[in-house]
Amino acid sequence: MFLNFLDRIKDQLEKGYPLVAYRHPKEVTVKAIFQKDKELYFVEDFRESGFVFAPFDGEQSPVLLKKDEFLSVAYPQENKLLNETTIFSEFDDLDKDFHLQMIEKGLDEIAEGTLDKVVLSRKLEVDTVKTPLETFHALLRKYPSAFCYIWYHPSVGLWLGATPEMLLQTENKRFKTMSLAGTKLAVGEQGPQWDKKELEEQGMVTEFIEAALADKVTSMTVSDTTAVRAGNLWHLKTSVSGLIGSCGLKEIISALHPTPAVCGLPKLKAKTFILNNENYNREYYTGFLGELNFREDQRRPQPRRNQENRVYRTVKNKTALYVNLRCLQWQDKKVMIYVGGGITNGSVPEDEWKETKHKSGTMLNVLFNKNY
Ligand SMILES: C=C(O[C@H]1C=CC=C(C(=O)O)[C@@H]1O)C(=O)O
Repeated sequence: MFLNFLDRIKDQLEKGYPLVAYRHPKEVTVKAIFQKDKELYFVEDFRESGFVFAPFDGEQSPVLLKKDEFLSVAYPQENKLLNETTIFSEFDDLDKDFHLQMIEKGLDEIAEGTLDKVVLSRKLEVDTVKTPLETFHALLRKYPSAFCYIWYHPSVGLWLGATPEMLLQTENKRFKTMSLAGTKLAVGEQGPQWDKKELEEQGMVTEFIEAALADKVTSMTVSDTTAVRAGNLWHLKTSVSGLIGSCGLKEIISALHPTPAVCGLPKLKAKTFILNNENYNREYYTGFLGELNFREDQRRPQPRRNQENRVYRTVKNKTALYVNLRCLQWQDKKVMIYVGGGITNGSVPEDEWKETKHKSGTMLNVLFNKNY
């Protein structure tokens, strides 16, 4: 079954038609959406239904894949233990000096009080031996707790990823989001000891989310902060949930995106710093992607004593969007890996560099580790 499903994706890719295949965190079902024409459609007001693929720069329009054909299949679980050794690429050090200088520049802005936080990133290019579908399969196998996907449009390109970060989930008026930031390398199974630096860095994201949503929701609950594991890394996570008021998805999304987990604070100044100082275009890295306004029509018979059997109908409108992190862009035989990290007052440039290496190591493993 699963192999037939992969064959269908392969066929769509070979013919050059748009598609996305994905699995939600901790779910067994892998879903796929196939668009039947090669048009590039855009999201205009977030009332559309389909699969969104949005760039980092919120000024640019998100792409919408139309749900012309929908397939789903159970992913065969494997209990095989995977080799955790991390592969580092020799090419990964090429832009080290540039990255360290950019971090120093960010720290100067923080010291001057222009910025409180800025997320600085880089792009690494590697040649690969695996096919995109083999890589997608490796992501599914290796990251059951992440949102794993392969996305393709002939006018945009081919992207894959396994992201630990949800941007927004809604079911009718109910919403959920999260603040995810702060990174530590996993050593053994135990959660790490967090420093003040990571706690503050992640706390800024939570405060931003609370303030951004305050006038758009009628209730909001903020959870305790816990550690969550994403591959060989740990992050700090706080869940935020509640009920949306009278505003639409567009307002909620533009209040949140890009959060300080991928951009910085203040939002616009951090974004300008990123656009002016990173030596490449992030495109869809640190953008967001996922299901937009999927309607679930449920009809349940509800037998009642002394009454005829009635069919009750509930219609749910569901959206599930994720931040595009731990992602790859495929260009022929070349693959771009995108990684970044949050810079705050306590940041040590060399440590921040190592953090990006650990993040690229996660993706290099998927691309090169034969056990994956
Ligand atoms: C920007 C990235 O991570 C974000 C999400 C989690 C932890 C992060 C950090 O510790 O800096 C970043 O905010 C990335 O993985 O490329």
